[in-house]
Amino acid sequence: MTAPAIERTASAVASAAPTESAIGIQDLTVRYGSVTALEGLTLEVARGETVALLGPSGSGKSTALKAVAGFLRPASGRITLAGRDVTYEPPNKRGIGVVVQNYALFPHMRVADNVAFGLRARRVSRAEVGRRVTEALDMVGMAGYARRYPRELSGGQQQRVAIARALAIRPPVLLLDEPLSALDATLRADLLGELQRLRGELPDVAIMYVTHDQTEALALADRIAVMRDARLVDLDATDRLYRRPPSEFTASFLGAANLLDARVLADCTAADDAVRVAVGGLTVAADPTGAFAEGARALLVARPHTLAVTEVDRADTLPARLVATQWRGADYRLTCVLEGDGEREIRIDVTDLAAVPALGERLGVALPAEPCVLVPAGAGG
Ligand SMILES: Nc1ncnc2c1ncn2[C@@H]1O[C@H](COP(=O)(O)OP(=O)(O)OP(=O)(O)O)[C@@H](O)[C@H]1O
Repeated sequence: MTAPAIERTASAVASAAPTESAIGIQDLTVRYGSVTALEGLTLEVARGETVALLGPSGSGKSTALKAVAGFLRPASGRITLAGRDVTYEPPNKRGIGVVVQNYALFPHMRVADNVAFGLRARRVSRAEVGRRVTEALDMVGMAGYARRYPRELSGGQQQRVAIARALAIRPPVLLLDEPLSALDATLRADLLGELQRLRGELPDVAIMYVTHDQTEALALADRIAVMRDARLVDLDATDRLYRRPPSEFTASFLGAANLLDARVLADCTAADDAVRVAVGGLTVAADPTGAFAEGARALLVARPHTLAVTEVDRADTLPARLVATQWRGADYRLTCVLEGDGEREIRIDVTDLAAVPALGERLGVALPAEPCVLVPAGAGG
């Protein structure tokens, strides 16, 4: 993909590690029988911060969220909310707002009663319930729907009601588990915009947002925790993780990335050291994410929109052959095969086809002027 399609809202916590922890997860392990669904997760979410748990299906994201919500009991580890240990507290004692993928509204209750449910369970006075229901429905743009039943609403509207229900108790912590994934693309984009707006209206709420959709994570999260095979693999501020992914897995999972085989030409002892690498027949500067030994195999990360097409056989470009062109509305995605070892497939995004040869023809691929990020090879992808 190109740069995130949806601009992130200004957020209370831009990139720093949390100072005041609203959610604390320490060394949390969860098992379903013999399946370890989550292994040794340690993560904090600050007041006012949004952390996205991003990862492929089955990586343990929902399990982490369910453990924080109190829906399942961990095998080991600790969960705190504002410093209070809640590891073995039942869900209704935790004061958390939870929104899941498929709305989970009570079908026999009108919208207002669905939203009031948590408040009544907490024995909030009638007048206050009325005020809070109106406030919560207002927040999600559903004020006019209080008397409808869930079946009389679209999927997007039902999900708004589910969000209102979670917000009605004014929780300090909001857990969202794939809240947009049951919706079609247009509704998903609409509701993503709504969630960005809501984030601005809830400056103190800590949000944990489970998704496998990088667009949602990039748009909403201050920090992203990348999950894989029951483990947290990378955690950083959203923009830094996108710009300088520390691993092959995160580079390819968070935004489209070309991974070009590179050989390190001289020892580099720390991240931020300048290092030169050989890529194809070229020698280029790279931006390493850690230490690399001379001669090590590594991968250069190049986003498709940072590569350019040039005439073939220019000395500073990689020779390739065009194998496919896909129009994507705003740009064209070219698929090319690099000549030489491995014949690696790479993607290049261009806005016009003037300089692009016909399918099957050769072309030159120019790397960006800025050094590309260098990650260790072989850590999976
Ligand atoms: N109730 C269950 N019983 C047994 N195994 C389960 C159960 N729920 C989840 N698992 C397993 O635990 C692992 C983690 O599942 P989890 O739902 O947390 O993943 P996820 O990253 O949220 O995936 P998805 O994006 O598909 O929801 C998977 O291997 C899954 O098959």
